Amino acid sequence: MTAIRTSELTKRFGPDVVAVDGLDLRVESGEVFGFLGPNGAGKSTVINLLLDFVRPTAGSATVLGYDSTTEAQQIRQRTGVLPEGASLYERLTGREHLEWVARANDVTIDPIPALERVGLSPEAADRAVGGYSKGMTQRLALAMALVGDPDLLILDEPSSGLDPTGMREFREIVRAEARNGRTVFFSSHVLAEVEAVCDRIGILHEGTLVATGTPADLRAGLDLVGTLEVEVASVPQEVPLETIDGVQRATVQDGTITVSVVDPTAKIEVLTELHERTRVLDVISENASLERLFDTYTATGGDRRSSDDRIGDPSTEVDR
Ligand SMILES: Nc1ncnc2c1ncn2[C@@H]1O[C@H](COP(=O)(O)OP(=O)(O)OP(=O)(O)O)[C@@H](O)[C@H]1O
Repeated sequence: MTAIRTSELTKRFGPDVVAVDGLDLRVESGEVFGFLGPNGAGKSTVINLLLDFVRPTAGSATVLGYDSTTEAQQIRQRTGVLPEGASLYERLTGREHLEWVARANDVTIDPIPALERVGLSPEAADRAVGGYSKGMTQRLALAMALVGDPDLLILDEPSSGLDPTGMREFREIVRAEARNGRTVFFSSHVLAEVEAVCDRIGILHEGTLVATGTPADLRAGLDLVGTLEVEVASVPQEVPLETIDGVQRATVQDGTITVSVVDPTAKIEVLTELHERTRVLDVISENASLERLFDTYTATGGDRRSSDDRIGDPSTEVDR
């Protein structure tokens, strides 16, 4: 089943601002979908349209099979939302926040397991939220979004303000929720975070989706898929690395040979060639960063494709 589908979804604010521009988006049930875009790309506006907090200028959206404008009530009942910069009531405890959300949603809740599910201890349940760390506050906000076991979880910039450990733990919780069958729509402008947690990514730029696919699909849209750094005891005189299929370039510096590959299987051949000629001391293998794709698609002004990016037409999706 399709959890979210938008068709030509458009939102204008006044005569000059087109926040969402003919968006066609599809998110399948059970996937963690990363909605990635720079500030102002239109991510929050799309979320607001899905939940009927703003009305489209044109086009339509369905969420969990319900129309976003005529059946918003059903959508909200089945959707948990962690809004950007969620602010909580400093004087209320974690337990009171959850009880309040449960009452508002007309469901019953056992606060302790609900808090433990997001990594908050029973001891934290009865402390005022004003004394929570940023990480604890985000966890509580997530627990609030999960009240009523929603089918769809919408997280708008959920990791803002979290330190790297907090971000990692938060990602683990999100993945655990996805394993329980929940669809997660994860909006962020931080590529690494989306890449680490999402099954598929959609890149939004100026209200339009410019690429969608798995992180691997998006990488495959780049010519360069990875690099291999090989530290050797001595650099062999003649290494025909650039003649290996899939090798783009090989350079040597201070006993380290760096090889750019367009086909990951070429890495093994490179290592075999080197192993036959010298002693290999260390190997670092890295996938090409999606950062480059992101930068290319979201660069503002002028031709977004520089001649050496070679990733094809930005309007072409690399969805497979
Ligand atoms: N209520 C509004 N009135 C006028 N313009 C708006 C309104 N809401 C959003 N915009 C504009 O629409 C565009 C998209 O904004 P939006 O907040 O959806 O982007 P975003 O991708 O969520 O950005 P951020 O990551 O900064 O939250 C921006 O140009 C913004 O200024």
